[in-house]
Amino acid sequence: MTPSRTRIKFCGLTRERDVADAVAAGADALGFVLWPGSKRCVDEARLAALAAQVPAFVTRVGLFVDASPEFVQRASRHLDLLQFHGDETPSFCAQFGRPWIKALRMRDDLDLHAAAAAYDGAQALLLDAYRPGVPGGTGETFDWSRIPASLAKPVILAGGLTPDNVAGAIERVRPFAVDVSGGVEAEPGVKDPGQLSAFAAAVAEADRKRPA
Ligand SMILES: O=C(O)c1ccccc1N[C@@H]1O[C@H](COP(=O)(O)O)[C@@H](O)[C@H]1O
Repeated sequence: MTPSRTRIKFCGLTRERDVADAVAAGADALGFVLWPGSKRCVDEARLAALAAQVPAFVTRVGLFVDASPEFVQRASRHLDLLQFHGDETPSFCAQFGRPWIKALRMRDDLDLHAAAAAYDGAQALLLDAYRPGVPGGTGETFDWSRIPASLAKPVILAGGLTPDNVAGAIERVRPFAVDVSGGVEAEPGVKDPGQLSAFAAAVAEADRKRPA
């Protein structure tokens, strides 16, 4: 499937004003980090308040890192899509009967075709940089040439994207969507409205230059 435009997910939202700015900038999806190890983590009450502010047709994504099934189940009341960013197995991800995506960190030995087959229930694979001991949100890029031109699952490209490098990433990878957290922040958990808009404008510009 060749999408007509690259979808945008802004991740790591913690504040009402950032949700409003991200939607105004043109977000297709908003991510809420539900892993206590992150500076961007929101608790369930914050999640409920932020999720309630998201308008129709903008997807509310919950990011989990090896969370308990009970916690995922509870949080999913406020979510449209589950993002598993730890070492969750395919059967763990599928048990909630909800749409889900699997984040894969691009370790040198990762076989993307095998992963796409293993996580065949996922709606997409999110590809992120690998840093030992850190589950994600590193602000680091990885070698995009490792992504095969054709994969059995839509690719969401993440890892160190910014308003300055996202156009090149789209040109190189042609992902279904891009996902950014640190690259549009003033500080961890605080989005910068100018960078949100600049990121969305860079994506739109890259899409305009895409060959038909
Ligand atoms: O943002 C976090 O703190 C985080 C923590 C644990 C797992 C994933 C996390 N973030 C996700 O990582 C990628 C890349 O982030 P960045 O753009 O490089 O900062 C993205 O999906 C974030 O949502």
